[in-house]
Parts: sequence; C-alpha cells; structure tokens
Amino acid sequence: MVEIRQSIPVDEAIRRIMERVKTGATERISLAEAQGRSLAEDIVASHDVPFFDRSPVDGFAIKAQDTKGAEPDTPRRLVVVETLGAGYVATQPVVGGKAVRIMTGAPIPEGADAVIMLEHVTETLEGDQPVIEVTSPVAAGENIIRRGEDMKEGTVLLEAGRQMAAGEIALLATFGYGEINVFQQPVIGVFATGSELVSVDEPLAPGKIRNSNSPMLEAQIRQAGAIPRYYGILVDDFDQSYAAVVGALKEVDYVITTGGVSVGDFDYVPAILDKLQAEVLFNKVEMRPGSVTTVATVGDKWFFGLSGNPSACFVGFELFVRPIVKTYLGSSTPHLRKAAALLTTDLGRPNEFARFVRARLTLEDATLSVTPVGLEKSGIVSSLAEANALLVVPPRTEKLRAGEKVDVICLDMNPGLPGA
Ligand SMILES: Nc1nc2c(c(=O)[nH]1)N[C@H]1C(S)=C(S)[C@@H](COP(=O)(O)OP(=O)(O)OC[C@H]3O[C@@H](n4cnc5c(N)ncnc54)[C@H](O)[C@@H]3O)O[C@H]1N2
Ligand code: MOO
Ligand SMILES: [Mg+2]
Repeated sequence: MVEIRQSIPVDEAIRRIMERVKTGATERISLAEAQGRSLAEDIVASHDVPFFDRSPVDGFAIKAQDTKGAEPDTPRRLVVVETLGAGYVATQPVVGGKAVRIMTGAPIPEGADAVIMLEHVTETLEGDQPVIEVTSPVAAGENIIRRGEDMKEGTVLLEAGRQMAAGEIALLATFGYGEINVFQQPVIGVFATGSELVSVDEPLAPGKIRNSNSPMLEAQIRQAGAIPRYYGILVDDFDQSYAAVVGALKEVDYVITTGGVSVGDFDYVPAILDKLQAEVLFNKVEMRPGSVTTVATVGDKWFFGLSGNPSACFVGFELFVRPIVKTYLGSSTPHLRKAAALLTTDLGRPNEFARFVRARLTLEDATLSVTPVGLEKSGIVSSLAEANALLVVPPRTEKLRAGEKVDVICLDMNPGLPGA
C-alpha cells in the first residue's frame, strides 16, 4: 500500500522550518576574504570621514572676505605662499591677502574658509612671487568638505548579518577594519539519486539522463552564501544510499538529496529518514512544483529531500533551504523578496495547490510586468535559465487574466532584475 501523506500549506511548511532555525558560529577573517561573507558584528565608524576639512577641487585656499567686492575691473590680488598636495599639511596659516595653492583631497589650511578653483583665477608672477587675481566674490565655506560630512564617528555603518559586496568592503577599508567577525558558512552535502543518472562528462545511453540537479544545487548553495560538498550520484540501492547519507551527516551541516523522495519503488529517501529516526517536519506541501519536498532534522543537522524534477528541486531549495542558510548567516531578511507585478498573459489551469510558475520580470515605464517562461511542467529544465522570478498562483485560483496584479518572488540570481 502506498503511504498517503498529510499535505500542508506552503506557509505552514515555512513556519515549521523557521521556528527551528539558528544562526551559525562565527569566525574572524581578513578583509581580503570578505566578499560574499556575512558580518557577525555591527560595524561602527571609528572616526569622522573625512577626518579633516578638505578641498574637493584643485584651486586656492583663501579667506572669503578677501574677495569681497571683486569684479573684473577691480580684481582682488592674493599672494600665493605655498603649494599643498594631497597627503600634506600646510606649514603656515592663511592670513589676509594670502592664498595656498591646494590640490583635491588636501587639508584646508588653518585660517582659510573657501577654495577657489584654478580655472576661476588669473595666475601671474610679480617678480618671482606667484600671485592670483580673483574677479568675483567667493562665499565662505565654498568648496570645503567638512570633517565628518560623509560619516560621523560612532555611527553604525553596517549591521550584523549584512552580506558584503564591493560597497561594504570599501566602508570596512575606510575605517581600517583589516579583520572582521563573520558567520561561518554552513557546509551542505549534495547527493543526486537515481540509477538513470550519468554525470556531466559521461555519454548518454538509452534510459539515462545527465544529472543536472546537483550542479544546479551547488550553484544555488553558493549563491545563498553556503559551501556545497558534492557526494556524487547514488544508484537506487537502499543500503548503499543509507550508508552514504549517514557518512555525509557526520561531515557536513546539512544534507540535500535530489530525487527518490516520492512514493515510487526506488524512492528510498523516506525509508532512509525512517531508519535514521529523523524528525520529519513535512513530506508533502500544497505546492507545484515540489509537492513531495521533504524536510527533516537528524539530531542538530538538517536534511532536505528535494524532488528529482529539476524545477521542483530548484523551487524547493529557494523556498526551504535558502531561508535556513540565510538565517544561519545572521540575515534578518532570509526569504526572497516579494513584489507585485502585472501579468502579461492569461494563465490557465486552476490547481488545488499553490503554483510557483517560473517567470520573467521586466521593468518598463516604472511598471513591473511578469510573463511565465517556457513550459510549466515540473520536469522542465529549459525555463530555469530564463526565469528571474516565480509567479505565485494561490491555490484554487480561477484563471488569471492578462493585466491582473499578481504576487511574484524575485530570484536572487541571473538574469537578475530588471531582466529586460
Ligand atoms: N504515484 C505518484 N507518483 C508521483 C507523485 C505522487 O504524488 N504520486 N508525485 C510526482 C511528483 S509531483 C514529483 S515532483 C515526482 C518526484 O519524484 P522524486 O522526487 O521521487 O524524484 P525521482 O523519481 O527520482 O525523479 C523524478 C524525475 O526527475 C528526474 N531526475 C531525478 N534526479 C535528477 C537529476 N539529478 N538531474 C536531472 N533530473 C533528475 C528523474 O529522472 C525523473 O524524471 O514524483 C512524481 N510521481
Ligand atoms: O510536485 Mo512535482 O514537484 O510538481 O512535479
Ligand atoms: Mg520518484
């Protein structure tokens, strides 16, 4: 007799997972290793930026009041007393009637309260003495970047859980954070299951297909910020499969299997979980694709039995594995972003389960539109590369019409957003 599984709504499945998730351990790494990692500490500005009043232009640092009444007919003449490059400090204050030639990024000399650009003065020599002529008044404060204008000491710049990209790395470098505390990346073991599978470098034979799910999962794992460890293809043999899963559970933080999770004769994942005495959180979700997605815990390890059908496997990872990884990495927003978009075509086939339709979001005239891509069947690989979103069709929805507003889940991967 085939086991009849108790199905639960997607929200309930996510709730069961999220009530058990934990953040991971932390480690200290160098800034050079920071890209893609998640901060485990708040980053605070350790000083004002800029750290001194500085010039944003190449010009002359002056006292604004010296330019009062300056006109082409009555230019004001200022004596240039020194030249200041970025990285150096003036040797003397600017006093009335004097100017310091100053380069972009150099500190404003004491006594100066404005900078006039090189292009806006006439430079002459009186004997050996450089002199400038100013032909229009300059306001106090002009062309001066004040200390702390960019960032004030003590401000929290980045919060724990923030994933680091180029901008965050620039901030860390600005404040001298050569080392930072980050969350350790969970290591996720991946098994492909099924005697029909051959690997990417093997020739096809009758009845065989290439294993596309585990390379896809490895990419999804990396994209989420975790580390994949591929354990290969398991042929449909219970004892071998059980032993391999037991071995992996000792070595990694979570295990993902793809395939063998339904009710077929060679679908061994349910029996493996049984023998492991795993706590199965659910093994049937009211969703298409991915209705057989199974999530369990084995001691303190997570086990994800994702469907063998490529798109079901893909969606199962994004909905159920990704938020666990993101929470482990300290994120306070572990789920993919949701948005509303206008549907561009009619969408048929009402279903008693929620549907996650692979789709493409485009942005035109400040309006998000969504179009289903390719064939909707769960075994279809072709639409995965086209999709940058999942269109969410709630259960038992009547036919959706072009122009209706629908919910979409934005995927965090190529072709990205807006995917016009
Ligand atoms: N009697 C029932 N049959 C099925 C049910 C059901 O409720 N009752 N559910 C169907 C649904 S829905 C899905 S989804 C699949 C899930 O099957 P499994 O997760 O057990 O996966 P497999 O049987 O191993 O394979 C399904 C399909 O996917 C191909 N596959 C498997 N692994 C890979 C891989 N690594 N790369 C590419 N393609 C893969 C496999 O060859 C099959 O075609 O069960 C339905 N059946
Ligand atoms: O639930 Mo299955 O994953 O739709 O094809
Ligand atoms: Mg099966």
